[in-house]
Amino acid sequence: MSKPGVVVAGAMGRMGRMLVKLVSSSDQVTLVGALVRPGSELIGQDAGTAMGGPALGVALTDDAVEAMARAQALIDFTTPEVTVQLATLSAQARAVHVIGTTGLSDTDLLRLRAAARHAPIIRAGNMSLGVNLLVGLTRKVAVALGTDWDIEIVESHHRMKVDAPSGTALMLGEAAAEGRGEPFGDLRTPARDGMTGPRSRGSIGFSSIRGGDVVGEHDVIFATEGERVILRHLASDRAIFARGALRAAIWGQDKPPGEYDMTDVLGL
Ligand SMILES: NC(=O)C1=CN([C@@H]2O[C@H](COP(=O)(O)OP(=O)(O)OC[C@H]3O[C@@H](n4cnc5c(N)ncnc54)[C@H](OP(=O)(O)O)[C@@H]3O)[C@@H](O)[C@H]2O)C=CC1
Ligand SMILES: O=C(O)C1=N[C@H](C(=O)O)C[C@H](O)C1
Repeated sequence: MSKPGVVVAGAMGRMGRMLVKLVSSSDQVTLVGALVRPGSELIGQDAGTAMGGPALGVALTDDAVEAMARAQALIDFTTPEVTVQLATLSAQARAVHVIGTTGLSDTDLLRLRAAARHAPIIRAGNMSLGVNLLVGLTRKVAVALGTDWDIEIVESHHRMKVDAPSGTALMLGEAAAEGRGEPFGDLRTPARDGMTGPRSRGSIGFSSIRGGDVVGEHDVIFATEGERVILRHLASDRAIFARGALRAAIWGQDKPPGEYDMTDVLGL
């Protein structure tokens, strides 16, 4: 059987470059397309040489329809607007859509749900094994510790990140709320600024730090009188996200249409 063809969207972005390298060097899939922003001056250049590496024989393009005609999977770390548009094309092509994009609105998520009626969508705010393990641990600790323990999530990222709290922080917050047996929307506290008053019992707080080239750091802090438990994940290489995304694209090949996440892919 021939190897699944993979298109990488946002191919010259921080994650896209990682993915182009990983997919093109994989012996399990073939890189068949590399999408860039419409009108980009990079269109037509080879995806490899555009990064200063060897030629890969795949030209950068903004023609998503043409690229998806050759694809069995699309790996997409772009923006919410682009991801929603690509979900329609991916569904039409019956290709697995692996989504790493964060900052999606509730309306965006409904559109993805509609697309997932036609092809598998695998989406996670963090594709790394470590964070997906941490999600399970967070749920367990939240079950074990009652509402006397305050939950705060602190995340740090590079200066170019545009959304907050991070997708990972929201995954961790949702897991903590599940552990508490409460809807996440009821426990999530907006970012603090000014005369906020004391924290409300049982709430889940978020703090976001932006600076330099931090790849991604997340702490889940459980704090009570006299002690704290801190669960931590530190990412120092974006390759962990790229490897997870490629694994998802391969895993999704024989799956029926529907919505999946990395716990499905990793069997957690
Ligand atoms: N789930 C996970 O494990 C991870 C998720 N992420 C998320 O992935 C997303 C991307 O992150 P990152 O790579 O750092 O961001 P970048 O801004 O570096 O990359 C996004 C890329 O998408 C390109 N782009 C914009 N519009 C289009 C379009 N219409 N078609 C194709 N490409 C387009 C941009 O091009 P241009 O610059 O020319 O506009 C840019 O190169 C973010 O939401 C981030 O939070 C990141 C890491 C891990
Ligand atoms: O934008 C990033 O860089 C990252 N985004 C994801 C998130 O929002 O959690 C995952 C990772 O932390 C890097």
